Parts: sequence; C-alpha cells; structure tokens
Amino acid sequence: MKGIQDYYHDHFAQCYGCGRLNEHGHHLKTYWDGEHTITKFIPKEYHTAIPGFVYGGMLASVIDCHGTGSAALAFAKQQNIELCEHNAPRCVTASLQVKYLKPTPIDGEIEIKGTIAKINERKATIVAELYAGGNLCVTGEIVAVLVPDNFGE
Ligand SMILES: CCCCCCCC/C=C\CCCCCCCC(=O)SCCNC(=O)CCNC(=O)[C@H](O)C(C)(C)COP(=O)(O)OP(=O)(O)OC[C@H]1O[C@@H](n2cnc3c(N)ncnc32)[C@H](O)[C@@H]1OP(=O)(O)O
Repeated sequence: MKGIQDYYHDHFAQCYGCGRLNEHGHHLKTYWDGEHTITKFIPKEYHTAIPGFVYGGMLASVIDCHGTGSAALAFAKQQNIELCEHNAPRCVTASLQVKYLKPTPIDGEIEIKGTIAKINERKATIVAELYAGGNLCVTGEIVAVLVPDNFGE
C-alpha cells in the first residue's frame, strides 16, 4: 500500500516523522479510507514511557505527521492532482494539539484516523483519533499549511 509520503519530492522526504528518505525515521504512510485518512504504526519497545505503554511525545510525533500527510492528501484532492512520481503537495505544521485520554499499550499496532475538518486554498485542519487495540487513546488537532512550489528558490 502506497502512502502520500511515497509521492513527496525527494527534497521534502527527509522528515523524521514521515520522510521515506530518513533512515532513522518512522516512515509513516498515510492513505484514504473513504472520507477518512489512515496511518498505521507499530511502536518499538524503546518507545516506552512506563513499561507497557507508549511515550506520549512519540504519539504526538505520529499524530503530527499523520496530520501533514492527511492535509497533503486533501490538497491533492482539492487541486485534482493525480498522484504520480513525486508530485504531491507538501505541508508543514502550524499547530499541533494532543489530548491523552488513556495510556496507549505498546504491544501492537496503532491506527490513526484523520478527518479533514476544514480546508481553504492554503491551510487545512485535521482532527485525528489514535486507536490501540480498538480503543481510542489519544485525540489530536493539526493545522497544516501548504508549502509553495518555489519554497527556498
Ligand atoms: C521544518 C521547517 C519548516 C519550515 C518551512 C518549510 C520548508 C519545507 C521543507 C520540507 C517540508 C517538510 C517538513 C516536514 C513537515 C512535518 C511536520 C513538521 O515537523 S513541520 C516543523 C514544525 N513547523 C514549523 O517549523 C513551522 C514554522 N512556522 C512557519 O513556517 C510559518 O508560521 C507557517 C508556514 C506555518 C505560516 O506562516 P506564513 O507566513 O507562511 O503564513 P500565515 O499567513 O502566517 O499562515 C497561513 C495560514 O495558517 C494560519 N496559521 C498560521 N499559524 C497558525 C497557528 N499556529 N495555528 C493556527 N493557524 C495558524 C494562519 O492564520 C493562516 O490562515 P488563513 O489562510 O488566513 O486562514
């Protein structure tokens, strides 16, 4: 299964959270599931907060890049971009809010579901729900801003 991150330009694919070219990173893949976006992640033992549970900063990191990936998917849809090669829109985080509802067990896959709450021509707000073992453990809200094509030129 390809994620939006497979379509980022090489220059924008170095991010620790979601860059496919960062050998130390999470290598997240975010894709559509109907009207929602999905990212899955399997925590490692060294992501521990207290034994058995995932470190909250790690969960925030995953929610962050799920948000920028979801925003990129939403902008691609808005702009009728057919994803191929490395033509995906790219977003940075303007704001990240996280609420920890329950401790997140470390032994198993985590699924993050995204909803595009708002979008205009440059900014998207994504609401995220993070589930472990089917239980909602963390929620998040990300404001992501589109990086212009000529950024840094
Ligand atoms: C890493 C550095 C990134 C910087 C540059 C991009 C380089 C591209 C390269 C590679 C891309 C891949 C990177 C990986 C991404 C993964 C996730 C991260 O870790 S990102 C790192 C953490 N985030 C930052 O360091 C952003 C620092 N902040 C900024 O650069 C600016 O403040 C920015 C771009 C977010 C907005 O600045 P404006 O001057 O371009 O635009 P204005 O007009 O201020 O905002 C645009 C819209 O966003 C809203 N906005 C801005 N800040 C907001 C905030 N904190 N909360 C809510 N809304 C906000 C504004 O109200 C405005 O909304 P309305 O279009 O008018 O509706």
